[in-house]
Amino acid sequence: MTGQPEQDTTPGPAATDTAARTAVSVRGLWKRFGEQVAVSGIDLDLPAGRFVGLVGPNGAGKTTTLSMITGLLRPDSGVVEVAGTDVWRDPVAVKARIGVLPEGLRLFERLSGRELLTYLGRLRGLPADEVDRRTNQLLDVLDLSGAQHKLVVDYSTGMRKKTGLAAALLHNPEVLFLDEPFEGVDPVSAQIIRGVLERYTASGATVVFSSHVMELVESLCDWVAVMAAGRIRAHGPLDEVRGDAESLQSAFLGLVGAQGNPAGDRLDWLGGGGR
Ligand SMILES: Nc1ncnc2c1ncn2[C@@H]1O[C@H](COP(=O)(O)OP(=O)(O)OP(=O)(O)O)[C@@H](O)[C@H]1O
Repeated sequence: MTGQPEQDTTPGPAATDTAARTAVSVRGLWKRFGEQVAVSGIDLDLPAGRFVGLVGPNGAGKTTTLSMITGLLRPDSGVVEVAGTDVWRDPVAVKARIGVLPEGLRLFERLSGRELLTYLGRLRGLPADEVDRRTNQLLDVLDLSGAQHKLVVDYSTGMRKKTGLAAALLHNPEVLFLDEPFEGVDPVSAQIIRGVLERYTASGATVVFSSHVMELVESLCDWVAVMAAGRIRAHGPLDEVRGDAESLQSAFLGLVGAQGNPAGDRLDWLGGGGR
């Protein structure tokens, strides 16, 4: 690892409050795609039992980071531990303890929602009757029972998200990673997903999710990490990351150095009915 720039990190006091369990620990994580540095040697500790939001502008490196944390993308260097186990030394053990809803989720399109969950539950090593019990409950709670025999290929975006979430929860993981879980989801389904996740974290489990929607992160998360240009700009309890700013949105804009890129006169042809 060469040319490692110094990390511009503002750790919140939660970083020192490590008496609490740590769900995810990241040290010196790097990923380059050719010349493009996607993740620039980040360090991060995410506390267990919390609702953690990973926010950042487009191209900040959120998906790349989550993919490396969940064992989907091999880092160039660095160490990731989830629930105390090294992800890249023992990926099978870690994958048994986590649930993942990745970006661009691929599902088996020619199975029905019910068949898909049954298949994945069995693949996770759960007994058939337990898979049945959990599948029934998840389909019911996520309002998918009516569509359970429809093929996944015919599901709407929101139904696919909810099915992906059910698949990620089926084996009752300790830590759940969700890449943009609310994207393309209607408000009613979002409320349902929210309820499921709140119940899940209340039992001591951890949710880590990425989002662009600051209001959502502000209302759901008690812990936030802000990422920009491959680095962690701030992380800690929501109140501390927000600081004196009036909202997480304003704090975010300040942290990522994006006080807007006003169009000004540059789009002088736009509007006014001319061609
Ligand atoms: N497979 C890849 N090949 C080349 N470059 C990539 C690849 N994956 C990501 N990148 C680049 O790495 C950077 C970080 O991308 P990443 O998808 O992690 O950002 P993100 O924060 O998830 O963005 P968004 O919010 O738009 O989803 C971007 O510049 C992107 O173009």
